[in-house]
Amino acid sequence: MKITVVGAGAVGASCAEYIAIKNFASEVVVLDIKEGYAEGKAMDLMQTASLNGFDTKITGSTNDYSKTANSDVAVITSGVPRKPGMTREELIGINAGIVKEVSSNLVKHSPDVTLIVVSNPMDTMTYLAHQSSGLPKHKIIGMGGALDSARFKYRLAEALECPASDVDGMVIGGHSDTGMLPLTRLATRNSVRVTEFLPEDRLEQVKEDTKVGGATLTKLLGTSAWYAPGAAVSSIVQAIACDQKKMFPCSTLLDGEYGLKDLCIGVPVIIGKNGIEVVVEIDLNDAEKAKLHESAEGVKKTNGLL
Ligand SMILES: NC(=O)C1=CN([C@@H]2O[C@H](COP(=O)(O)OP(=O)(O)OC[C@H]3O[C@@H](n4cnc5c(N)ncnc54)[C@H](O)[C@@H]3O)[C@@H](O)[C@H]2O)C=CC1
Ligand SMILES: O=C([O-])CC(=O)C(=O)O
Repeated sequence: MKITVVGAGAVGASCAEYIAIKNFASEVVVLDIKEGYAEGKAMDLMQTASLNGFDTKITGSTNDYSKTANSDVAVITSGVPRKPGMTREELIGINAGIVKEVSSNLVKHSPDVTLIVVSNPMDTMTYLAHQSSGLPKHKIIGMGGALDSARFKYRLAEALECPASDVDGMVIGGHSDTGMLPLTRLATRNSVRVTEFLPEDRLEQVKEDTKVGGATLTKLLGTSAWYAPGAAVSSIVQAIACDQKKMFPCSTLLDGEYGLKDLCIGVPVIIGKNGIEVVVEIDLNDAEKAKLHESAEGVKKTNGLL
């Protein structure tokens, strides 16, 4: 399995590192536009191979897409991150041009690639990747919900005073400060609904903390997060590489599912060797449906800026 990661910055490097440490890929090519940067990151990561015990070969490339030829999966992390006080949507002006160029270059050299879009505003960038790559819809995956769900579980575990491995939960909707929809009604601790343990106001707090998870870290770090984003991407890549048929909320092009059409937004999907193999339609209550549709309006508004 050959994987390309475009963007050797914070998220790209973290993603390459987790892919290597999980040791399921034969080759990772990291590509960046900055001269020598991807080569440097690749060499630094390769020097951890004997320490971390992986066999994945990591190489770097300065904007030479021939090195990415015949990739099975390509992750797009190229672009600018937000600074404290900004929204993800404000990045569209710079990132749209980058994602458009990168996705068409990738497909030129790897016509059968599956793309994982990370650059923000992610749902709109995923939609743009559809327009610029010509790939079938199951081969374009937007990563946001896997990360948001991990943050949701972190916040639930904090509220429940238990390990995160005890809790399960999912965030659907747009990957934005206002558009995320943490499904508190369905979240569980070892099969018991968390609503049995936590009062409504505490669950509301969990929901709000989850929605601003990215903004909270951006304020603390001065730029956006990379460890959990890198780990979330690597889990999706692994699900494809190992044909795991694992369910994640991912941004995908909808065609009537959840009553939505012609946009990419986060919903549960099954990921396997063919990319998005199934869009799972779960039973939402009326309030959740209304929130999802409100979130979709926000994503459509941002798509209108393309
Ligand atoms: N979807 C999600 O859940 C998440 C999305 N992000 C987004 O990921 C993106 C990357 O974030 P960071 O890695 O922190 O930024 P960063 O600034 O550390 O790295 C971005 C890299 O992209 C490179 N780049 C820019 N234009 C390029 C081009 N045309 N071709 C190849 N490389 C190019 C830059 O040289 C830089 O090394 C941002 O847009 C950020 O908002 C970040 C975290 C989570
Ligand atoms: O917050 C940001 O801008 C980066 C991102 O999407 C996240 O960490 O969720």
